[in-house]
Amino acid sequence: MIRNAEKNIHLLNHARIRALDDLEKILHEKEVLQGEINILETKLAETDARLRVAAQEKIHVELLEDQLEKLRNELSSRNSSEELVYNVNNSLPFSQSNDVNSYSEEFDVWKTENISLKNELQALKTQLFNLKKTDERVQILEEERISLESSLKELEFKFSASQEDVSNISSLKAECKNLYEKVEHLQQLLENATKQADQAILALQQNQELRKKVDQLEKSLEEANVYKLSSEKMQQYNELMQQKIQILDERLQRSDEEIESYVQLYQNSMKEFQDTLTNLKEESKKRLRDDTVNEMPSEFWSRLLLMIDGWFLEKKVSAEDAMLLRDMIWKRDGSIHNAYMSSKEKTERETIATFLRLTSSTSSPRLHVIHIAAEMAPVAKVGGLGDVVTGLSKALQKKGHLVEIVLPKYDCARYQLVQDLKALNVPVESYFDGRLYKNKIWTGTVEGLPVYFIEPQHPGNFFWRGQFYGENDDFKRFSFFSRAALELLLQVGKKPDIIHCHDWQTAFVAPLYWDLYVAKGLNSARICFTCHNFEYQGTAPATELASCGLDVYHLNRPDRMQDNSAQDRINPIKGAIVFSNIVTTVSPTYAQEVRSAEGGQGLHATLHSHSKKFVGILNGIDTEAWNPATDNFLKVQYNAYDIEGKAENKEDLRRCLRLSSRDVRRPLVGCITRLVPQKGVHLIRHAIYRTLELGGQFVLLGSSPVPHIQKEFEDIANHFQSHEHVRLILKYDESLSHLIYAATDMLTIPSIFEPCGLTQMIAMRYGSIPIARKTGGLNDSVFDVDDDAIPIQYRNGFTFLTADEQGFNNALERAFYLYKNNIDGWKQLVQKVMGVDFSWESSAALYEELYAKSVARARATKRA
Ligand SMILES: Nc1ncnc2c1ncn2[C@@H]1O[C@H](COP(=O)(O)OP(=O)(O)O)[C@@H](O)[C@H]1O
Repeated sequence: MIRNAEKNIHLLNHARIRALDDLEKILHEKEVLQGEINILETKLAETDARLRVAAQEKIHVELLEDQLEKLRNELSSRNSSEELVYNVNNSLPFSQSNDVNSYSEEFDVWKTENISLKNELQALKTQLFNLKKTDERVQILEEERISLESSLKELEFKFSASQEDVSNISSLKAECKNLYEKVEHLQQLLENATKQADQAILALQQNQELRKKVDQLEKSLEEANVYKLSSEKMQQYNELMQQKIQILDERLQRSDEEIESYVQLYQNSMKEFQDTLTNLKEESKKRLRDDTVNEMPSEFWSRLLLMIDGWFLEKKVSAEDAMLLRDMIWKRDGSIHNAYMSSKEKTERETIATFLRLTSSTSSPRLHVIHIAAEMAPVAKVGGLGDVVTGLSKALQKKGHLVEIVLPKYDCARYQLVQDLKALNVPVESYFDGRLYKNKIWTGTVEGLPVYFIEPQHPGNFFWRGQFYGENDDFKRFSFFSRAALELLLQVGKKPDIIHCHDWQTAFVAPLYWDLYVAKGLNSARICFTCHNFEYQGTAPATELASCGLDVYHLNRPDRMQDNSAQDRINPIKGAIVFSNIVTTVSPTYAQEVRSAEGGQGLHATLHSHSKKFVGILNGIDTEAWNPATDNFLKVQYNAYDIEGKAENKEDLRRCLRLSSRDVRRPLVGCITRLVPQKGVHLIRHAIYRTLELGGQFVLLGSSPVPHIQKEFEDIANHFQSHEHVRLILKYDESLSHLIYAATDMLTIPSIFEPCGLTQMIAMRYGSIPIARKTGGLNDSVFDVDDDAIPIQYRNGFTFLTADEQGFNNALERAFYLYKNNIDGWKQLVQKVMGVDFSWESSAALYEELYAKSVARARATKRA
């Protein structure tokens, strides 16, 4: 094995190295791809930056355009006042458009403008040249003026010198005046010429600035054009990049997925590798431990035994704990060896505490429980038994126990509710009527529970009858099944701690187990038997017991299986009470009732003599299957905090059943039951009429295995066939039952006796107030709202004691009164009952305790 393991490790190491190589390659490829993406992303960022610069340049160009516009305006205003400036305004087109696309057109215009400006400049230069010439003329004139002035002075001198020459004075004065006028005119000309020259110089300067700006504009425009071109390119490039990035992303994702799958493979193989390694380590550790434990000398174990005996005698440990510890010592249990070794330095008290921890962990072990039953909800359900098998099993499974169920393979079961149903290849042979019969074994899961279905290959076609019970050969059918179930457990090699059988149909399991199967090797179990109803005992002529291999002579005795009221009859229920380790029934009150002669159905004496192992545990309900907040059968889901949906379900059911919907507040009363005398059929019938009289509506869902009761109710159903306030549906209908629980305001359960009853609990879960007789399980779960002896928080319905019409009327009328006169009070009651915990949680814990105690007792007895 070790060599195999080493080989496996070697193989796994190879696989691991290969996986690591692959992983490295993929990681490298991923890195390269990531690098490419980084470069592309940088380029993209650069492109973005350039686009931003282009946008800024665009804004800049717009600013320049504004300035140009202003300059143009200035020039045009100047042009209007001075002839030296050309008509710039007309020759410069102006585009208001900010669109970069119009830059080239504008550029052309600006070029034209520029040329005209150049021409203007040339003209101005010519003018300047002319002005220079004028300057020269002015110079000449100045010189002339100077010479004239000097000649004037000469003349003045001559005038003063020849004052006497009066005759010439007037002509000289006139000449002088003439000369003055000429000089003034020349001065005027000179001033004008100077002004014009200044203006021309200014215009020249402005023109040069303008030129510079135009040059700048041209440059900006060119740049803008370049950017425009490049931005278009960039955009294309960008798109290309995006596509590339997308492709790369996809590739990256694919490679990520690949990596993941490789990693997964790698992890799986690593896990496998680790598991194998851990197992090997554990095994070798255990071997080492076992070796150490086994190597301990017998003196060691004897010393331990004596120590436990001492503790027991000194009353330091209980008899039960002492027995468990002794058992562990005999079995050379490693844990007790370790406990002792670890306590070497401890005080005696500490050592005892360490040892007791071992017994407490063995007193609540995980148990292997196998139910052998005739019903299991929802696949094969007739009544409460089916609900209990599923509900209890689910609750025990939730608590960590291994729970399995063995059922007959009925032709009428709902196999669509079984997951992975398949037949096993190998049949299981079981004994019946002196020979072996093959059984086809089917497996599947129901509500998450593993189930075995047994299909007998017997000519009697035991489970091909179209119904679960009620056949003439029921005794044969179920005694055959009980034996085949045990045979299955034996042949499959099961070692259950508890075999739990239910009702008379599988009560045979208890005597079969002890009388036949323990000897065959199926000997690990304790037998638990639950009687769901003592009314059905399955008695039969004693001889019939032989068919399943039981010894009639040995069992048909008053202290064994003989029926208490007929010596020639065998009573399977009595057999189960006698041969089981644990006997339970389904409520404490019923357990009490059946101990009495009135309620015991002939078995009170038997129960009395086995009272130590007999206990009543109230059933729970499967709160997952029965939950108005998630119930898919309902039109509207609702809960205790939001009960509006209940009214909608009422409305819906009325419509479906063709009942009047006129008065929303008309109370709807329901009854869901098997129509058998136990259920108080005469009170159910009375309830229909009384409800009508009180102004309510009544819905009955039920069927009867008793022909005259079925007939009686068919007549009532026909009578009310098209009545607007009464409807009777005489069949078994699971989905309709959900609708009725949700729609009704009240549910009647007027049972004469009721082992537990589930309908009152389901009704409450759906906010339908129970009107129940105080008997059996009803007495343990329905508490009258007007009963002062009950703490107010527990009051949840209307009850009556005497099983007559008056008793029933009283409860029904009080319910109607509250419903009609105290709407809020009724609503509060509805919400309160919806919150009552009827789950299996606490009841399953009681079963668990019973199982564990029984298993511990068995172990202790074995040791003794
Ligand atoms: N006609 C019917 N259609 C559907 N479900 C029914 C019908 N009659 C009874 N039931 C269901 O069977 C179960 C009855 O359980 P219980 O009250 O313990 O009565 P019993 O086991 O005596 O029949 C409930 O789940 C109830 O809803």
